[in-house]
Amino acid sequence: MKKLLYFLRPYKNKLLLMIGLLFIQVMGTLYIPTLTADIVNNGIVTGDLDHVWKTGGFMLLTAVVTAVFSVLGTYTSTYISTGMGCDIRGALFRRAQEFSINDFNRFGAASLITRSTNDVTQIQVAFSIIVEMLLPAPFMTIAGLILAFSKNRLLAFTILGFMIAIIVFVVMMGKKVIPIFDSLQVLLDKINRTVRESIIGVRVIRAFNRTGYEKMRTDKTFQEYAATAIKANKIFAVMIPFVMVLMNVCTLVIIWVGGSQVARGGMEIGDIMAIIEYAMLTLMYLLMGVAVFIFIPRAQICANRITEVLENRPEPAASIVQISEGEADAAVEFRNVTFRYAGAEEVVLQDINFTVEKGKTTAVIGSTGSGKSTIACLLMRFYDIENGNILIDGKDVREYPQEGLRDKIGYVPQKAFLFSGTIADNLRHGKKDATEKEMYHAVKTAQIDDFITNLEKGLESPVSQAGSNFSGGQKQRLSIARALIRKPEIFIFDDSFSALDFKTDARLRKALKQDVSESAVIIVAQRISTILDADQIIVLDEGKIVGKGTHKELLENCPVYQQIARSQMSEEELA
Ligand SMILES: Nc1ncnc2c1ncn2[C@@H]1O[C@H](COP(=O)(O)OP(=O)(O)OP(=O)(O)O)[C@@H](O)[C@H]1O
Repeated sequence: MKKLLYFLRPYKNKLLLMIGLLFIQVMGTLYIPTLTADIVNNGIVTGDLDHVWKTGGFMLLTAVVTAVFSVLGTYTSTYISTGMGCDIRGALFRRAQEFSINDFNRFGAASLITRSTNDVTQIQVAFSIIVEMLLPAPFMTIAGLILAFSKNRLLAFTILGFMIAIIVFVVMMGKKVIPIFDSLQVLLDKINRTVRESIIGVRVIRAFNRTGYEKMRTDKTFQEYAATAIKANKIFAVMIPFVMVLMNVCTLVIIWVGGSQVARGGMEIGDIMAIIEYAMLTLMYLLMGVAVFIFIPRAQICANRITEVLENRPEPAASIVQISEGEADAAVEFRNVTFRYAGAEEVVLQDINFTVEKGKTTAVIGSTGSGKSTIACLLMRFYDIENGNILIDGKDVREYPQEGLRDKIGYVPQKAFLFSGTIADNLRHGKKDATEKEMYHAVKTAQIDDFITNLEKGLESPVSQAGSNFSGGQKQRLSIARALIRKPEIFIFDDSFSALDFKTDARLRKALKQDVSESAVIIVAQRISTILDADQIIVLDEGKIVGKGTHKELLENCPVYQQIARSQMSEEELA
């Protein structure tokens, strides 16, 4: 929680102003019972109507001024808490942008969303509760007690006794409720994850008639959350009425003890009224102050979850990297690369060696799960390798600054992803100042120009969330156009032609040849027809290179390639 105090720094002056406003509000609130006692003792009891009017008017003025300061105080605290919430969310988003893919996997999308939304809201609520309930509590209770002591010591001791009883009771209840709040936050993550999955996977759920099962699964998660929340509320349901009973008993004792003192002439009647009000104020604020300690642990958990993200070390800084012996003049070189995913026992890639020349196309083929996409990810340094070097222009990727490295690469992912906005917005992800001419050129090469020109709004046509209003092939071609517009030094097409029909695939590759003639191109593919004319084909099998050469060479000397080729091509095509 302390670490989040940093976010209050810009609001230092407003914070001081708020404390000042709060102080005046507390003074005003405490002054009113003294005026009540004065009206009763010196106005009503003595029949001095003038005094009643004068003191009553002053009391009204005090109440109005207190109310105005209270409104101003609440406004200032809300201003600070919303501003702070906005700043924390911004910081979380910026930090998440620096995450490595491993970090994303570790935190999980659902948890990152909960942390940026609900957890920040909890911090904002905690801030408001602390300033509005906890800060005035010590002042209000101490000042209230002193004023009560100034009127009657015995009754003041009575109030003190009830104060201790309330503290003991609330602390006991708090011990029960805090662990429940702990689990509520974890369950919220679970709700987020389940709902997210059932929305994203809605087509699969319907296609497989799993709506009933999904409903049961989400219902179970909701019920778990509700049951836990009810458990916490049950404790509050007992706690609040019991404290009210304690407060009422306190009033009763004051009236009883004070009444007998008035009867004996040891006390004035107005003072009883003042003491009752002091008692209510002190006990109420004390209750609120203690209750805050129940909410603070929940905020503490949220604060820890937020700082965990904020303090997560960004991708490893460039380190001195030992480059093993060898020439380094290729655009891309994998040199003795071995890699395993975090926490995995088996290596995914083992001793991988190949180069990609500028102006040449290198294809990577292999059975599913053989490590093809992993090669693409490693080149962009989504993960760090265990052994070896990945060199771009002779320099290890770990020595490049993140942006500098990724500026060199135009990546088309296996799963085409579009952002909500317009087609042009999506193309501008590739190049932020792309002109209309550049955009049309890119979509033409990507073979999607006809489709776009037929749309009423052309490049300005809307794209729904994740590109859900486009077909798989259209999304793939738009992703290709987005990479092309960048004109990078290296292209990575990760199985990017799989959703295209053979004719479009062939046309696209022909058009591509001219656009990418200056770059080093890596094509990850499943279909042999896509890579027939590649300058070099790398054949992967269970994370190892088992063949390297042209289509013709591999057909002659690589059994794994022959097997793949036979499964996809006719004997005539192979001959
Ligand atoms: N994030 C990850 N964490 C752990 N293991 C992973 C991760 N991503 C992939 N793997 C594992 O690494 C291996 C290689 O995966 P990769 O995606 O590179 O295969 P691929 O050859 O591209 O497969 P496909 O052709 O089916 O796309 C697989 O066995 C996969 O289970």
